[in-house]
Amino acid sequence: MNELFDSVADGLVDKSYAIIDNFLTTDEVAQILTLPHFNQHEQLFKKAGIGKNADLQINEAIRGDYILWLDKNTAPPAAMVYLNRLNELIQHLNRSLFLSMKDYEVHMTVYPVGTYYKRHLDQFKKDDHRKLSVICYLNTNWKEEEGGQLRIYTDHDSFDVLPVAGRLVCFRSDVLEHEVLPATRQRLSLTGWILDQQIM
Ligand SMILES: O=C(O)CCC(=O)C(=O)O
Ligand SMILES: [Fe+2]
Repeated sequence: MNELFDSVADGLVDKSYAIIDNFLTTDEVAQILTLPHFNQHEQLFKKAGIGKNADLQINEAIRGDYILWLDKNTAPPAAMVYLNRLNELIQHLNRSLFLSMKDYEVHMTVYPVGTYYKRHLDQFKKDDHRKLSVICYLNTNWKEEEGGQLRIYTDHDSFDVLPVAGRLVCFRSDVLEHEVLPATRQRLSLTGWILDQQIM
């Protein structure tokens, strides 16, 4: 695992992003997929919004995903495996890059067929505590032609990341604009942020 954590650190230093395969093993992904949550997302998940607190808006023209926040105290064991790994990653980044990240927040995410998230930056205008975006994909046998790529915009260019199971994408929330392209298949992930402040 330490090697994977090192590659996240190296990627962040070199390019402000890292793409790491097998952050979750096939088996760990399978355990998460057996949770009732994803299977009952129509009852349990909420339509994701844009902005925060009083500024929160629902706008399907911008994003069409459904989310369920994970609570660190009550998350089921299969999800806890991921939260603990994220916590280890944070400790590793703090040590190796001299960061002082304090906390993280994660939601389970479903993009129904045809939905997307238009180009955006993850940091809020009035709240800059989200420092790193971390997304882990849960889609077994995802194929290029099914779409659903995460498109990341760099200074002069852009590139696409396929949302394949076990893959972690980590990038600086304040600098990298990105978007989620529509897919022909339901797209599942764990979406989170590493924060420089403890959540109340
Ligand atoms: O699922 C992804 O690939 C990215 C999601 C995203 O950009 C977000 O939730 O802010
Ligand atoms: Fe985002």
